[in-house]
Amino acid sequence: MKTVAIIGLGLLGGSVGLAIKERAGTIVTTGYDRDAEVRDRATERGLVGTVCETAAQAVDGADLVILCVPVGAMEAAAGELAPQLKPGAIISDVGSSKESVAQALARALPGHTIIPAHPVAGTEQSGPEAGFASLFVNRWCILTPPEGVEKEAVKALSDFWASLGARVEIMDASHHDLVLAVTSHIPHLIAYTIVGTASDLEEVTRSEVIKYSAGGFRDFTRIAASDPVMWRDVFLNNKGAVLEVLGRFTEDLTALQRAIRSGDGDTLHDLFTRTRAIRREVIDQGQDDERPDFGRKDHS
Ligand SMILES: NC(=O)C1=CN([C@@H]2O[C@H](COP(=O)(O)OP(=O)(O)OC[C@H]3O[C@@H](n4cnc5c(N)ncnc54)[C@H](O)[C@@H]3O)[C@@H](O)[C@H]2O)C=CC1
Ligand SMILES: O=C(O)C(=O)Cc1ccc(O)cc1
Repeated sequence: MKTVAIIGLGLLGGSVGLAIKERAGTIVTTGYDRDAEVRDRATERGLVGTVCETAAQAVDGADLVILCVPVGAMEAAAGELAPQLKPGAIISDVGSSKESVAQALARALPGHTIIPAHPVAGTEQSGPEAGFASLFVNRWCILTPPEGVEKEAVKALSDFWASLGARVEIMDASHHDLVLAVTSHIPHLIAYTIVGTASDLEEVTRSEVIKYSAGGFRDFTRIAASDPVMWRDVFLNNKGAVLEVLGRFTEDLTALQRAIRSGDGDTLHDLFTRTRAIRREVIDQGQDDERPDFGRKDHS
């Protein structure tokens, strides 16, 4: 991988550019964003070596093109690159959902080598100021190569993400979407809902909600501050898996409602005991941001 083009220079695109600069400095980077102000800030922050005025210029000669735009914008963004892609270039992305993105990229770039990917690393921030070089360190990056894609290309992309510090896993796109619906998409939906519910309560004022925020609610407000365009697109593009998990969640919530109403303490205690054990496993596996060696800057 000698040259990498990054399309979309927000949190993810900027972090990929900065991570390459810090950890894989021999790679030449170019970038493009459709927003001229983002391009200016990207130049000032040095997110990539050259910020180009068009997507076609950015991908000219690139070995790897990474689309770092909202999942609903992937097809249009990919369509702009088609005429200028180098033969044999690998096209990838960082989108939070994979099945619909894979279909969108295949429609926009028929006959090209497409390997969708999802670094499971991010924050509630967005835009060209938000990126940082250590975002991917010790974080999973899930590749969802379609059937028939060359093994060498998958290996090259896998090595690329490993060079940025990520741990790489290969997965089927539809399984990715189900897993991420559980671990990321539904938690975001719950956060958006509870913060919305709190702000809509008539008997409790908005200033009381802010003043008496306990830790749990504060954590929800961080997640509910995530980018509205990005998350709108995630829900619209992972509809099937999100609705399936949401159905299960709603049933479980109803069971808890029943337990509270009927004074069934055992049901509550059993669940809270099981979930406490899961938290311990998350920490033991190093997936907790609070651990001292994580090396991220504090975004909260
Ligand atoms: N924010 C997060 O924590 C994570 C986000 N992702 C995924 O990464 C992708 C990007 O997300 P962020 O970097 O957070 O968003 P962002 O909002 O920070 O950056 C997206 C950039 O894409 C640009 N853009 C939109 N349409 C474009 C087009 N057609 N051509 C060129 N540029 C275009 C926007 O102007 C914006 O600067 C999304 O698909 C998201 O699902 C993946 C992991 C974590
Ligand atoms: O900030 C958080 O808590 C996140 O969950 C970040 C995040 C957002 C979207 C992804 O696809 C992956 C990670």
